[in-house]
Amino acid sequence: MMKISCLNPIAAVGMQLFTDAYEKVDDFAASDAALVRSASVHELELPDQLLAIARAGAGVNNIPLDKCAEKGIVVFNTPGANANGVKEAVLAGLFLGARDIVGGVNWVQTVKEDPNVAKLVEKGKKQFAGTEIMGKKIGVIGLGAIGVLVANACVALGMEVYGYDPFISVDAAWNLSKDIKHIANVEDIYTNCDYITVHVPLMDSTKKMINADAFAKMKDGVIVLNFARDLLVDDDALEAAIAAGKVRKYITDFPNAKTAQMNGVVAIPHLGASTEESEDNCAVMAVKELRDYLENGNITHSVNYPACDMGICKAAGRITICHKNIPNMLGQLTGACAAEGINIEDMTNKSKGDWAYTMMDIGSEVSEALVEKLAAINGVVKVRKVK
Ligand SMILES: NC(=O)C1=CN([C@@H]2O[C@H](COP(=O)(O)OP(=O)(O)OC[C@H]3O[C@@H](n4cnc5c(N)ncnc54)[C@H](O)[C@@H]3O)[C@@H](O)[C@H]2O)C=CC1
Ligand SMILES: O=C(O)CCC(=O)C(=O)O
Repeated sequence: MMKISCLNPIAAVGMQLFTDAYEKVDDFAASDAALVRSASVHELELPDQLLAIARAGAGVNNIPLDKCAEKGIVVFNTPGANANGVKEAVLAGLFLGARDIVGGVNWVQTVKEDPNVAKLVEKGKKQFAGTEIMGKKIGVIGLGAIGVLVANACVALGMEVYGYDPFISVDAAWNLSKDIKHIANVEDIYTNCDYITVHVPLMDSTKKMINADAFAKMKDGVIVLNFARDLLVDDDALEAAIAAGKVRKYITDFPNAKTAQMNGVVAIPHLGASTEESEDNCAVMAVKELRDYLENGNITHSVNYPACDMGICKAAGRITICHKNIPNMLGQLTGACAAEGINIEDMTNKSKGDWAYTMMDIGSEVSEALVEKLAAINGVVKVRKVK
């Protein structure tokens, strides 16, 4: 029986997809596969028997991807499954930026006991007034699942939308409204836009991408939205930009010890994907990915191993191998089968960066001897008898 652990609560509609062949356990160290949302896996010891981790969500900066790859642990995420939830939160952020709704709501609480509250409201409201978003320019940095939805929604709201993504996928490009201005140099967003919203993954290359240089190029009074990750923004530079009046407001779904205390910051407690719909979508997609991997060896939406799919095995046996993407691996894998007198009926080999994955359907049962021979090949990190 496969043991599944959850490092965060995962929506029931997903967990119910596990059959009786699975057992839910509390102990990550005892699990064959794990589900996670935002909990950090970096500090955890990765158990030897762990086959896969599924992130019910998009961002995988909470998971040590390279360490997992080295142990043959396939890490999945659920692309797009929470994108609409985040888009709607970003739209809320946009409106919270345009007028001081948060300040106004808090102020009403301070005068609510006054019998003249209605009159006080009419007198005091001007301090919370703002601007409309229609006709304003917004720059969307990162046009993936979320960025595309945000950009298109902003077009529908009557905004002038600038989009920047040097690595945009063909699918995302197809889905983008033709009214979005394609920006090749992010500086054109900094210099032109009244609103800037960031939707890129947190990676070494994107850490602190919104820094003092970027702020210096921005228009005075710009509103910056960050519903991606806090570390994309240099907090010290942000503080200086707010103090100088360069940034009118910073709307973030990722408050930290510094930004939570800053004036001019609207801090939302990471609610982007906290909707029933997003939680359900992510859980269902994550569990389906895990089951297909555990039961058939197929990989869909992995972030550290290549996609690889041979459907359901109809041969006598199926064996899968996680290995380094280095020369002569295939020769050695097929050679090991030949040495055992095994006929390979079908096979697929795919690579992604430094790592590769091979699936072999064979004409006889997978023997212990074959597993051992394959596992002994230099560069092989995990061999699994799937059938
Ligand atoms: N607030 C929340 O609850 C949530 C936050 N997120 C965050 O949003 C991020 C984006 O999510 P998705 O759109 O679903 O991911 P995605 O993978 O579909 O899109 C990310 C896009 O960023 C682009 N990109 C990468 N580096 C870039 C750069 N230097 N400049 C411009 N574009 C760049 C990629 O080409 C890709 O198109 C996630 O990585 C996560 O950190 C995601 C879901 C929920
Ligand atoms: O599970 C969550 O609420 C976190 C969502 C998120 O940040 C992501 O999917 O990257």
